[in-house]
Amino acid sequence: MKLFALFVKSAPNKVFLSLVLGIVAGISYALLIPTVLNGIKSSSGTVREDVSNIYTLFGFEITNYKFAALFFFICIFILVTRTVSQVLLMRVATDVMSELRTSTYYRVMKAPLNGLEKVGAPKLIASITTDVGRIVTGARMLPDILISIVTVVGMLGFLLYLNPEVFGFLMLAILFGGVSYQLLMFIGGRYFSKSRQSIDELHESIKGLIQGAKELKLSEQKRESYFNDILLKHEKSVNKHDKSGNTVVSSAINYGDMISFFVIGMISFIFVSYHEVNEQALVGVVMGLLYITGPIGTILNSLPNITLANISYRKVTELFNRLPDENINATIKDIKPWETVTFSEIEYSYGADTDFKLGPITLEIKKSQITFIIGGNGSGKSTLSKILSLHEQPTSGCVLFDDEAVTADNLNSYREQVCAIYTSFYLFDCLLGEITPEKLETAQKYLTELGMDDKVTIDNGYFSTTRLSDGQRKRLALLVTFLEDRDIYLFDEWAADQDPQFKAVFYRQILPDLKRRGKAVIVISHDERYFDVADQLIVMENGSLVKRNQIDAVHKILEGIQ
Ligand SMILES: Nc1ncnc2c1ncn2[C@@H]1O[C@H](COP(=O)(O)OP(=O)(O)OP(=O)(O)O)[C@@H](O)[C@H]1O
Repeated sequence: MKLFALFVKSAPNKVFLSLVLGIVAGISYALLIPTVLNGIKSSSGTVREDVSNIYTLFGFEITNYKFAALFFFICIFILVTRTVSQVLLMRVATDVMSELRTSTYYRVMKAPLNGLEKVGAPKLIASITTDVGRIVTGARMLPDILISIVTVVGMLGFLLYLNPEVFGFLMLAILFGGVSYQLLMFIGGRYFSKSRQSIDELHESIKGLIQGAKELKLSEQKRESYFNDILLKHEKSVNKHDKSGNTVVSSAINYGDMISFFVIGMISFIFVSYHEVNEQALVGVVMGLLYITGPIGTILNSLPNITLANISYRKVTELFNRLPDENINATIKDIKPWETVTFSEIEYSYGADTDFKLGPITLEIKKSQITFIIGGNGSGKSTLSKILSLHEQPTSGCVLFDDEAVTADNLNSYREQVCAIYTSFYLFDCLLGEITPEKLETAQKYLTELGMDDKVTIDNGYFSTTRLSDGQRKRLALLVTFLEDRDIYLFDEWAADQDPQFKAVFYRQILPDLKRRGKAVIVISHDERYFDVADQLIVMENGSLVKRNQIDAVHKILEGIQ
């Protein structure tokens, strides 16, 4: 029902119309059999002999023309109502699918960075590609199910009219069949749940296969171990649970299909031995029962998709619950000019996942100043820098731009002040935002300054290629930040992939140039040779800031680290 609620929320009028048309189509379906039975009823024994009822149209004789016209009309009516009902809901379904995907994109965009890191890309991609599709496929079945249910109910009404005793027997058979069928479907659903769980693990291992290709290429043993013990293990698990689920569900569907025939057999051969049923009523009952096998089949065939859709719906809901909204004001407001950002008594923890704790730390970042952050692996440099770049909010303490505190209301606006290149940066293949001729001209100038003009061109705002060396890709990322022209620049080991010449250009020209232009520059670096470029040098150890601006002490600490 939750699935259907999605449709109702998206387009209530269309869904209502589709349902009404579906119900009308179902009722009309149920009328077809009584119409035929009445049409072929004859007092003289054979239908053909009833000459008074014959009408000639285009040279063809039509027996019982009134019923024939009614039958023909009902057929056309069903064709139109059913098609319109399905098309309407199918169009809503397509919109719902797109809306669901879009809301997942929004959710991802608004989620805090640590939430995204915790969930991980493979799970998100599995949800966007697998779950959303399954939800909509399941929900799309609803008009057919509805039409079929109405047809079955209508036919049951007809059977009640024909013979109440047969109807009572039929209801008992339906109850028994329904319960046993649901039991099988429940078992099938459990297999599909397990398969869906394995799909997440499979996506995670596919990520390892692609991103770890370099590591796997060099070792047969590693490759075999990864392939057989991890990747194929998950692949086989999906395969096994899907097969088991489909086997149970197929058996259930066939069993469900055959229930009607069992009932027909029992009524025709056993029930008639104990109850008075006249021949005409028995023919009507058998015809009715044969007729409802189609709609029952439709309902049964749709149920596996509904089961999968429900599993996927639960998965998406679970995922959304693990991706809380940052709850910050999305509006970008003008902010007051500022000179100093103060991080006061800030602390940060990643939650229960790790016992690492950052802070409390107090430090100032000023415009026209270069701050170096150094420290050993795992000392907390990147964690601190994510707070300095306003990607993360401290768990306690406060951040002030001069005297204005950063709050949920203005965080998004202050983020517009920052650009950062982390070690795990992403290089978009185009310049995002408005592309003006001036911007393109500036980009071309930077391309030359960064020594990339012989490698890359910018056409219509797109880089001609991003298939470059790591160092070259970082230079393009730098170009993008230059174009953004923000007030705070943060570089996380940016120079690590650069050749010695360009390293010198970065530390001796680019950083001082940014400083001259009034930018607040933060650099995470292990390049001791260039520490003299820093106006402020801070050292991290075990999540705490241990030294500040004491180059000698810093050298001692670095010796300790090395
Ligand atoms: N995404 C994360 N989830 C949970 N804990 C994390 C996460 N990232 C880092 N940590 C924890 O924070 C600690 C500090 O990590 P951080 O990346 O800040 O160190 P670093 O000084 O930048 O190290 P390196 O020089 O190796 O990049 C780690 O030891 C780890 O325990």
